[in-house]
Amino acid sequence: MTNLKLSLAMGNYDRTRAIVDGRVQIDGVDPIPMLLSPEEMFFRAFRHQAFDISELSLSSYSISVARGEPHYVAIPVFLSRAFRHTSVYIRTDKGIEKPEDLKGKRIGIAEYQLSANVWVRGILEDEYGVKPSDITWVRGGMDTAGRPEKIKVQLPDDITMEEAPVGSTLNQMLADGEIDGFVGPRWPRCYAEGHPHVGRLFADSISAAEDYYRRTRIFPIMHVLGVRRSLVEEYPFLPAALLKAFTASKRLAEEALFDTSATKVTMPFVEDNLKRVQTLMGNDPWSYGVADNVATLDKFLDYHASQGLSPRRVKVEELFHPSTLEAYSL
Ligand SMILES: O=C(O)c1ccc(O)c(O)c1
Repeated sequence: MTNLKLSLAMGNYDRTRAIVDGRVQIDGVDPIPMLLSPEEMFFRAFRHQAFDISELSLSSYSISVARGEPHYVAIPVFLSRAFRHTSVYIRTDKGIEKPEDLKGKRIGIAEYQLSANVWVRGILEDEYGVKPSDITWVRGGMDTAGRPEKIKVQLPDDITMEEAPVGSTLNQMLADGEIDGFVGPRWPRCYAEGHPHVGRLFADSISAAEDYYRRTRIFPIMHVLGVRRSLVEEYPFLPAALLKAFTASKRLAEEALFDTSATKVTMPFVEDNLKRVQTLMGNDPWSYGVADNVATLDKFLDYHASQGLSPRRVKVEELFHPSTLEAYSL
C-alpha cells in the first residue's frame, strides 16, 4: 500500500520540524513540505486553495466557515499563538500614553481581518473600552505599496477605513508620522530599526500579557491547521492522523527546549523564560485540542462576529472536523 502524497504548507517552527525531517510520520501520508511565510501561505491557500494541507489564519478560516464556503476543514493544531499586547505600535510623539488615547487616532493595518488584529481590537474594547469605531483604520502594505486584501470583507457602517495613499507603505507612513500607530502580527521595520519616535503601546508588554492571562486564562490562537475538505471526504482518516502527528512533533520540540544543557534556540535566558511561563501557565502552555482551548476559541469567535467579520456567530464545533473533537482511550 502506498501512502497519499500530499502538499503541506506551514511555517518553519520547532513544533513542526519533526514532521519535515521525518522523525514523526503522519499515518498514511507522505508529505511534500513547503516552509512558507504566513503572508505567502495564506494568500495562496485562501485565494487558490493551493495546498492539500495548510496552516491557516484562524480569522480567514472562520470567515469561510461563516459564509458557508470553507475549502478546508480545520484540525485543532494551533501552529501560531501569541499574546498580542506586543503588536500595538505607536508614535511616541502624538500624546498616546495609554490605550484610551488611541481614540480618534489613525492606525495602520495590513488587513482588517488578520487574526492578530481581531485579538487586538477585541482586547482594546473588552479591557479598555476602545471600540473599533473609535479609531480610523488605514489599510496598506507594510513594505510594499498596494497590498491586496486576500479576503474581501464588508465592514460595519460605523467603521472608518481608508486605503493608504497610492505609492505609500505603512512603514513609511509610521516613520514619517502620517499615521499615529500600527497594529499587526509582524513588527514594522522602522520599530525594528530603532526609530526614535516609534514604540509600543504596552511598553512592558510581558507584564501586560501576564496580567491578562492571570485574569482570563486566554493565550490567543492565531493559526490552525487545515486539510482540503474534498480530501477529507475521500480519506476520513486524515484529520485524526494529522492531529496525532502534529501533537507528537510538538512534544519533541518541547522536550528539546527543556533540555537546557546547551540551549536549542539562539537566545539567552531560555531557562528563565521556561520557568516564568510554567509558573504562569502550567505544564502545557501551548496546548493543542479543542477541550483545553474552548474559552479561547469562544472569545475569538465572539470578537469575530461582533467586529462584523463573520456574518453569524460560528460555534467552536463547526470549525473542527468531528474526529478531532474526541479521542479513543484504552
Ligand atoms: O496575512 C498576513 O499578513 C499575516 C502575516 C503574519 C501572520 O502571522 C498572519 O497571521 C497573517
